[in-house]
Amino acid sequence: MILGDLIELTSAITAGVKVETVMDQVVEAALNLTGAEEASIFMLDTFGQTLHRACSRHRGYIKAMPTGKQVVLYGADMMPNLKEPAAFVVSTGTTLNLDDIDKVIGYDFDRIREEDKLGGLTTRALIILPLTIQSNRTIGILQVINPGASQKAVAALSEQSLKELQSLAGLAALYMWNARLLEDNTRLKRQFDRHLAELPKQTHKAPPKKVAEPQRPKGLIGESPPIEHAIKLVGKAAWSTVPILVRGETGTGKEMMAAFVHMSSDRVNKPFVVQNCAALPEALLESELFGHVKGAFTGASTTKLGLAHEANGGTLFLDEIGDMPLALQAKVLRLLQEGEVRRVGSTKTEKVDVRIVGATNINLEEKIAAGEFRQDLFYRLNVFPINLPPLRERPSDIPLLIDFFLRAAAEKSGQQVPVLSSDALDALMCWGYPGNVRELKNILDRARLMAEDGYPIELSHLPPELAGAQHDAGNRMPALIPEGDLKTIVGQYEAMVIEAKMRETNWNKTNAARILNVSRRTIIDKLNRYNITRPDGLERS
Ligand SMILES: Nc1ncnc2c1ncn2[C@@H]1O[C@H](COP(=O)(O)OP(=O)(O)OP(=O)(O)O)[C@@H](O)[C@H]1O
Repeated sequence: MILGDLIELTSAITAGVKVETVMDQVVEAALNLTGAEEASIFMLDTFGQTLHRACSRHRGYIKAMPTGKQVVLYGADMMPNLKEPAAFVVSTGTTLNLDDIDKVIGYDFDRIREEDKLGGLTTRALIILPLTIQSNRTIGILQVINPGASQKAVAALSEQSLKELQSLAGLAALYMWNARLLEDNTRLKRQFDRHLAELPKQTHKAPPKKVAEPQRPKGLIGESPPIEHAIKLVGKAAWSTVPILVRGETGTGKEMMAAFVHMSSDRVNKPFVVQNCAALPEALLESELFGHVKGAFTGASTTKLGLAHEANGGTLFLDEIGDMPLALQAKVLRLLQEGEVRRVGSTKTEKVDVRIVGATNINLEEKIAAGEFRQDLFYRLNVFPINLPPLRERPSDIPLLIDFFLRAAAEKSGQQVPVLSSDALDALMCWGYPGNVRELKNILDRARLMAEDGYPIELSHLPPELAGAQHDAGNRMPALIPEGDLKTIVGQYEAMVIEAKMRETNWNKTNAARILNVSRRTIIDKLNRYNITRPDGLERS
């Protein structure tokens, strides 16, 4: 039964079907396995707060499809609602197997009874299993109502059938997760091909002039709403000389956005000059920005042009402008308002034509309140603010960035583009990135070096703080859906299931054989066939 369902599921996935179809097959398999009246999958929302019914199947005589409400997992006190059976399963990660809910106390079955009314059903026996992927992360539940009812007698599920159902739930979680990753992967591939197709056009294109929708540079990655919005804003402002203030945490791409402003403007053939205002002491910064005359200070042996002169006709990017000393802020304001600069040690003012783009990762409003930033300069700069949210607030950009950085590095080094194992990808998706895109790039650069050429990047190649809890490989998933024919793929899953059960039983072959309902000889054969060994090299009974 399990193998037949497994093969069907695998065929569905390798045929590239959608997650929904996989779910449908999983609930069908659950009905077949248990002879139940109804089987459903509920999935957790992104924030892990509610469960929603993603798929349901019923025996023919059920009148209507119960839709039911969302299952809220937490109470007003933010504590898990352990009386709600589904919430209990999600919170504890354990299976709930109730013979007759009328005789059970301690749970609140209101939701089940409401669904009964909708579906014309009377729930007696109820089984809820967590759908768990690696590191015991629960992504949803499988709910089975009234096992045995197809034989006209609701019956508690035998221990053996329950184990099979648990195996099915384990595989279901794995399949659904993999199907989702596969969908993501296909989407990423499409995006990458699109980027590639655009590449030659971009390099040979004439510089854009006064465009409303600027052609984004190939290295500016992200399709999340805030990035799309920022790109639109650049399109609106780039062609004018209005100053722009880019705000965001460190590593969110502020300099990149400033360069994009320059490239999208009609100043593109003039210089784009960058100065970090926090990097130099006040006197040096002033001379760097505005130049000096000979003898202006000790060591000023010649007259020197400042960056404002160098940027003439182009764009001057003032990074970390919030850290600029107050006295210099007045000079920047003059440059902004009058287009004038005065070199250190000179009494003459000179006209320059520069477009200012500032960037800051600190709260300028607080700096103003503390008397450390000029309000008038802020108002001048803040005419056109562009906010870049931290990476953790735009997780949909993470896979795009991963794909981009890995491909770009591979292109540069002439090596193969490495594949990421699912748990490595999962860890990368879950990390909070205090250093934002720069941190992600550094993590991948390091991981590429750690992984051998041609081999996937694994969780162990990521910094320990990301890998942390996920280091226990008991529930490891294989990298996406493997290539190959059905027999090979099923073999890989079989190897994974056997390895997981061996770990679960502390490498006791007899116990693993009992759980999987096969002979001990079969386990030994498969361990040999798939070359599965205990990590510490020891043997067990
Ligand atoms: N959207 C993006 N697409 C591709 N690469 C990005 C993106 N955003 C940032 N990066 C990369 O991340 C790194 C940091 O970006 P950048 O220097 O522009 O950030 P920043 O916000 O100016 O940082 P800081 O505040 O520390 O100066 C760079 O290597 C940059 O190429």
